[in-house]
Amino acid sequence: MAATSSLLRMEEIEGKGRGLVSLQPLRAGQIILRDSPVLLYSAFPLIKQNSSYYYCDHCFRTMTPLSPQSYSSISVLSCTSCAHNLFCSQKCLSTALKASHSSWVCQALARLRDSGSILLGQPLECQVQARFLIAAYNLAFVSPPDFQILLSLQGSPDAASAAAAQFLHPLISSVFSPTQINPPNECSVELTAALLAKDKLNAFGLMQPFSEDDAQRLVRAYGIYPNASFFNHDCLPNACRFDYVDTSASDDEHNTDFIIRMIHDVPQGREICLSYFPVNENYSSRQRRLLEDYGFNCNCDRCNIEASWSENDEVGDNAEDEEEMMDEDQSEDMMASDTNTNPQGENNDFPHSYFFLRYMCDRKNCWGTLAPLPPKDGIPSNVMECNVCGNLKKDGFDADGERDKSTMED
Ligand SMILES: C[S@@+](CC[C@H](N)C(=O)[O-])C[C@H]1O[C@@H](n2cnc3c(N)ncnc32)[C@H](O)[C@@H]1O
Repeated sequence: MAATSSLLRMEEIEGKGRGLVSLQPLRAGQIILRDSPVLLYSAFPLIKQNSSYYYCDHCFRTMTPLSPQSYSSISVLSCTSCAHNLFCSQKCLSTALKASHSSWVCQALARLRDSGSILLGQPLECQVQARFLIAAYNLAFVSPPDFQILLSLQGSPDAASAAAAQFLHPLISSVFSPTQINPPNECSVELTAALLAKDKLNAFGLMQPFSEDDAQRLVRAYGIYPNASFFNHDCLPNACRFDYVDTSASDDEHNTDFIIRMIHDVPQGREICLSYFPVNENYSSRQRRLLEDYGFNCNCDRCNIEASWSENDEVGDNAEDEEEMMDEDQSEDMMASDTNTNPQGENNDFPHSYFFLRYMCDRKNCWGTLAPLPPKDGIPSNVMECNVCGNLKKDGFDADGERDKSTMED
């Protein structure tokens, strides 16, 4: 974590394991981490179905036009041995052939795709786990230090990863061959289960491009980001992640890097947390996801308040429900009390009303989080960027956290 060592320190946080804490006051919009993946793998089935999106199998940039018939009209290159992996440039192809799409990976995936393979009849989740295991065991071969980083992340096998390993391990180990790969760690069902557990708790999803017409945006790829993996979850996060997979220059090898930016100011010594999913989800859905996917019961301030609400009181999965719950005067009153007491609303019964109004994107089907653009020459920006749709808009609140009437709609 060299790049951030003056900003963040890793600490043991009671009940959460390791976490990251601010070493100095951090400003809204400040970039506190840039991270590159040690491992990336596709979120698609082993045999890709027709899709409206095609991605480079190395950098995961969207490739258009969006149909296989039109490949010849754009610079799409395919692996020299298989027609299944496509690349957006010669640079991506040659880099992939040396690492993520080594000849062993190519042959292993081909064998898993064989028509006789029982994997093809399995649900998408299982096929994607197989992709992850191939990528992880390949990492052990092509970059042993990165494989050790993966092993050092949080996660021990639970019943689900142990069961998945029992099923997948024989398939994965059947595609090993001493001449093709010689993993430094002995490949075992226990190691396979441990890898699946690390992946489950730590993988970040790179999402498909945003569209207002698509309420169910899918993941295009998953990545293991070794430094960002130490951020714990909070249902009212103080930082959020921005990626720019499709917007960087076409041969930019860092297009799968992401940054973590502060949503609002925090003092020194504060734990910096992300939300592991969009903040609009209601209490029961958040608790279920956090338990099933990450193995913990969330005890954050927002959950502690919402735990005492009856089901009828629960904020729905969108901001309209939130606004429907409060008539306009009530909403204004709460904002006034939030802003009078604490711009982050931390001591208020409805800390999230302030958060939703200021920091949640209101574009249809977005549910992204807004953070200011990075400060320039120490001057904070009043332009907010959405980390999902990329929309830029003027902050509707002033520096003291008071609502800026000039930006309010009638
Ligand atoms: C991506 S890791 C975060 C770093 C992790 N704490 C560590 O020690 O490496 C995710 C895991 O951290 C723990 N965690 C994250 N947020 C938490 C929270 N709010 N409360 C309790 N545990 C949490 C859970 O075990 C979760 O599965």
